[in-house]
Amino acid sequence: MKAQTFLQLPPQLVEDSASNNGSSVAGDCFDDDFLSDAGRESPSNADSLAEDSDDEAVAVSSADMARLRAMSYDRSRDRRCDCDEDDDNSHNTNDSRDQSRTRPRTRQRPQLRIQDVDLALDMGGDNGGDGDGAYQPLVSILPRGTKPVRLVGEGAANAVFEIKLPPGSRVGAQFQGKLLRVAKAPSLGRAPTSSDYYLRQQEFFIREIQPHLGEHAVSQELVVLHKSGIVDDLNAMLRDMNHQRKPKFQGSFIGHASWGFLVEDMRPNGDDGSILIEFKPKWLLQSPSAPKGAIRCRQCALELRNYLRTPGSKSPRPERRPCPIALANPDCPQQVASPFRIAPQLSALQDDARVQAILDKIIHHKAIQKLRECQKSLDHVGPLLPPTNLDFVVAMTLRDCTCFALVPSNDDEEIKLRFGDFDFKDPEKKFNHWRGTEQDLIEGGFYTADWVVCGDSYYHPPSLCSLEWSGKPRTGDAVILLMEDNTTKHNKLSSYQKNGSPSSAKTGKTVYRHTADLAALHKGLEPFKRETGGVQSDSIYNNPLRCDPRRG
Ligand SMILES: O=P(O)(O)O[C@@H]1[C@@H](OP(=O)(O)O)[C@H](OP(=O)(O)O)[C@H](O)[C@H](OP(=O)(O)O)[C@H]1OP(=O)(O)O
Ligand SMILES: Nc1ncnc2c1ncn2[C@@H]1O[C@H](COP(=O)(O)OP(=O)(O)OP(=O)(O)O)[C@@H](O)[C@H]1O
Repeated sequence: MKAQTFLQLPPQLVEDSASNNGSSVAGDCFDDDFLSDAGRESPSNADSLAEDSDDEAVAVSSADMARLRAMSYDRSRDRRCDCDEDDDNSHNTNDSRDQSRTRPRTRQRPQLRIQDVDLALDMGGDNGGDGDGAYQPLVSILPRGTKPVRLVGEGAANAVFEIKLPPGSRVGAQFQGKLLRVAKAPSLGRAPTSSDYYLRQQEFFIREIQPHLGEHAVSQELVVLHKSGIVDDLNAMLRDMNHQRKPKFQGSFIGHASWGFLVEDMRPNGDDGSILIEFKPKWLLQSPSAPKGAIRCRQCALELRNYLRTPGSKSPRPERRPCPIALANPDCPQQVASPFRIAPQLSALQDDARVQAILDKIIHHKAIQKLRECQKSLDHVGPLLPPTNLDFVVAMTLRDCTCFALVPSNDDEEIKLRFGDFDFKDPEKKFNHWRGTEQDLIEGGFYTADWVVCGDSYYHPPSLCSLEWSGKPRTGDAVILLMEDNTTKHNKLSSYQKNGSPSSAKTGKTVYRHTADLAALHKGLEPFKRETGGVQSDSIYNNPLRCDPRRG
């Protein structure tokens, strides 16, 4: 199925689910009684959304109603993916995308009949729950008078708030342990965020993410904001605390919308001694389109590129960032295996065996293994070719999700590990970026570089990738990133000079030329300087597996 068309519903499902409700869909409204009744009866009952109608009623279009029913139907089917059973036999070629496969490749329980759809809706989350007993309606309704308590976090696209229901609200239990996640306004003019945006995101979550990750995904449900008046309060809060926000997010606000998401609150419970570790696992396998001679995984290559572009003291050095190939990988070389790389804020506790054991448990958690298996099974081609099916888009989403690990204070209790941030990535908007990044990494030599050379100084690339420490020593040309100063007028134009092809000409070196702030680079790379003459350093950066240009 084409990525662009994936969210359209099968026509018979729309018709059937609408006709199951007769004329009740025509009103497409629900009212305040329903708001206050939401806790007593199933708030996910789309019939209720549609039945009552008065002056105060909230409109939900019949198309949206049908989509909600279809989502409920989808969620009621236990569609677990079979990625962990995926083997190379099912993909005997890696050089073209598998266009024939239908999506998602899931193991299905016997399907519900169409007449069961209403039952699925009425039962709310009972048959779509994730097993921990949490109540998961398909749709909740935010009571009027609900207020934001604090901004929990924000990214480029969304902001997440703790909220407080009005005193005496009868639906408190339904919102317990949940945060409000809302989309930022797409433009300065603060155009409202369409209902379609929220419904599509939720459809993507239910149809494409949950079948893969199941209970490992942070639960997310739709919430109707209409009439709660909360968006203005959220924006007032953002405005009041603007100066405390990260500079890149200052001045961004929430888009007006009738919908939002309730997401499972992964924060520690304040006083119980639990802690939250948050990191992005990123690409847990090498990119399928990485060059054959790569000694660095996609993420380590990207981190290296980003650091060399802006080598200031504020830029995180790649060797301190997690190497994704080391996560959930029992064969990972011990030189790169420090679990503190997912939690640099705890690095002062390197000698603390308990903290070490906790972080070890996180990086070897079965959920990360599962994420890796899904990433593997969903993309065998990489980002150089345009996607022909949705699997690739899902793979890119799973390569950019966030891992929340909630660590209890009591070591006998389980770590609660969940993945979040599964926003749909529109391939029409993102493909050029994906392909461009991969080309940059390949053509700029970042996957393969043995040395970074600034003037007369040779530096080991400041990366600490599993691939650099495994496999045979590389033979052949030494690959060099030759850095030239971009602070002079002459070189200022680009930080990456596309040479057409790197220079090699029988020198034993393949040279890729780049520009950067050389003074900052010399400073940042000081610990990575190649030992010249005298005693060989046993520093981890004196890597015997890396190619030595003097041998070239
Ligand atoms: O390209 P990457 O791997 O750097 O990932 C981008 C992320 O950068 P990161 O390296 O995680 O800091 C980037 O994260 P930040 O905005 O830097 O926090 C976004 O998540 C981006 O996705 P989108 O444009 O929001 O859909 C991410 O883009 P894609 O995942 O769509 O490539
Ligand atoms: N379920 C949750 N529990 C606790 N904190 C959360 C939760 N979801 C998000 N956050 C916090 O809010 C921040 C921003 O959330 P989110 O990742 O949804 O924003 P985003 O705009 O989608 O991010 P990005 O820019 O990476 O796309 C997260 O980094 C995290 O700190």
